Amino acid sequence: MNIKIICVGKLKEKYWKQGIAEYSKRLGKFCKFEIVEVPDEKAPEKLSEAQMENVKKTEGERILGKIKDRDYVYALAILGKERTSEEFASEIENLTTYGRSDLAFVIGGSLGLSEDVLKRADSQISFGRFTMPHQLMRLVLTEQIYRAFMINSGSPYHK
Ligand SMILES: C[S@@+](CC[C@H](N)C(=O)[O-])C[C@H]1O[C@@H](n2cnc3c(N)ncnc32)[C@H](O)[C@@H]1O
Repeated sequence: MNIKIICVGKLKEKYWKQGIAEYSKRLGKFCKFEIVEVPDEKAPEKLSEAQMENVKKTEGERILGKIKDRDYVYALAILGKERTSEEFASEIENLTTYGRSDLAFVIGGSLGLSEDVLKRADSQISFGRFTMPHQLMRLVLTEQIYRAFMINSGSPYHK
């Protein structure tokens, strides 16, 4: 299985990088895992609605440029569908069974994802109604993907 997380902007702080590096290393036993970063647009405090839409659209086009036709796309969205870790794990297993072995997870930038990206997504995942920084979302998502593989392999990691 090939799994990529497409996200906006670079991770600067060491503490995010270290956490993600650890789970990426562990995931290497189960799948080909990569993180694809696209450049972010400057989003100063005072932007009009139209300017904010423009930022999302430009970032969205960069994200869409990294998605292949064969990719099954999960968009991370606060208003998306919540699931349990077990439900997520069995979803991933089912996708493999049906030959969908290329998964792309998409995390928006500071203003979120464009409509075009949400339309391209096959499914939307919410991690609850709280807004999380996109850097933290990257770490939480990487751990949950790892957890899904642990659940599917019957490992005691998931209790
Ligand atoms: C800072 S948030 C963007 C906030 C923006 N107002 C929105 O509604 O998307 C950056 C990105 O992190 C992801 N994200 C943040 N919190 C999330 C949550 N609770 N569930 C799923 N994704 C989340 C989404 O992909 C979002 O586009």
